Amino acid sequence: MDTTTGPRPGRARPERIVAARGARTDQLVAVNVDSTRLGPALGGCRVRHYRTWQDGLADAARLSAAMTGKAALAGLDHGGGKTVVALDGSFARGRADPRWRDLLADVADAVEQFRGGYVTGPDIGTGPADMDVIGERTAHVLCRTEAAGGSGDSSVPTALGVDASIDAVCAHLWPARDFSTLSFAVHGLGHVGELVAARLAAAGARLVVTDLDESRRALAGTWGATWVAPEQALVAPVDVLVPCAVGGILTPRTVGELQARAVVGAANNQLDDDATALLLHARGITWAPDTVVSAGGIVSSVAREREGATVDEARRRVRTIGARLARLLEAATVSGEPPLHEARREVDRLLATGRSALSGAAR
Ligand SMILES: NC(=O)c1ccc[n+]([C@@H]2O[C@H](COP(=O)([O-])OP(=O)(O)OC[C@H]3O[C@@H](n4cnc5c(N)ncnc54)[C@H](O)[C@@H]3O)[C@@H](O)[C@H]2O)c1
Repeated sequence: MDTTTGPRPGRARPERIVAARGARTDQLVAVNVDSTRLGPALGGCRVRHYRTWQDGLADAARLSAAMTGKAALAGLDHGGGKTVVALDGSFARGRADPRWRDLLADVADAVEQFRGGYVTGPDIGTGPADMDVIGERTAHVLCRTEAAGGSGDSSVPTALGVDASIDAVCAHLWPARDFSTLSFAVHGLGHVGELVAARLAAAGARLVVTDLDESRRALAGTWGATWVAPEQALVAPVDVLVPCAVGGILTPRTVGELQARAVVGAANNQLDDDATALLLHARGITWAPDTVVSAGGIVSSVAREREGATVDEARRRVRTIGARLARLLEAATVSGEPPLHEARREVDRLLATGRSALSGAAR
């Protein structure tokens, strides 16, 4: 493989991009390391079709920059990176293609070029079993299956981080109320959303739920929740909207129609544009930045696989997401600015100093 940009001088971001066609499969494999200022870069491996390979590179750049913020705000001694494999038309069958293992070997070779400066993991299009295959060629991989010695599926710790975040937001806005007096709309009942909704239901909250997948409707019955269409869930008259499906759901239009007082959930990249954070703020809606809320998976896998923590210790560290979010919300209240701006400032400070007041908070 060829390195398309070498290590860049100083601390410019992105620090290094390796993008080349895999030796075995001829598919474009791009690893974008945004920052190693706080430690080796973390970021999953996304495998999908893009309109053009340039779109794949742009996705890798955007996602790796977001990972820098996510790792820093989680109090981890890690930076951000991302692998994107932009499949061409010859790979129409995706993971059913007989060359799938070869594709993962191409990814492992790209990861190895960073000599530990970048650590990959699952993302859209890959899962723990794929990490086992990548792990045959490189040690710099997280979330292999538990059978292979990894920490496996990250949805459980991610949901735990969302739980801690919901607790923090509710304590911030309604210190005197418990869940039995609050209502939530959970948008998306997949791996994470189902766990989050189940806990809210068990705590006696009034629930509105939805999913594009009609087979998830039966869950609503088991919780005594109200099932609505996806677009209705976004604007339901509830206290908290919990996005656990897809990104881009917070737009000028949807924000104008929101009835919730707070938005806190796992979905990545909830804002269509950063400026939408200002619209939420202007409407008095508390938006918990998804980079903070959805970090449970990386906090847990780093704790267990890189630092040897027990499952209980990893869970304890994931729950610290609540305390970090609470501090962010407090700071935003004091400054009168959206939490997103506080989060940005914190990331900039961390990267400038290489160290954080929050550093160690995940320990
Ligand atoms: N799983 C993790 O560890 C993790 C970590 C960080 C962030 N996230 C993010 O959290 C979100 C949920 O993750 P997951 O692992 O539960 O994914 P998932 O694929 O298991 O679940 C997503 C669910 O959302 C539903 N959905 C998709 N589009 C929808 C729409 N427009 N309206 C309503 N429902 C829709 C799907 O049918 C599916 O049931 C994703 O945005 C993911 O990127 C997940």
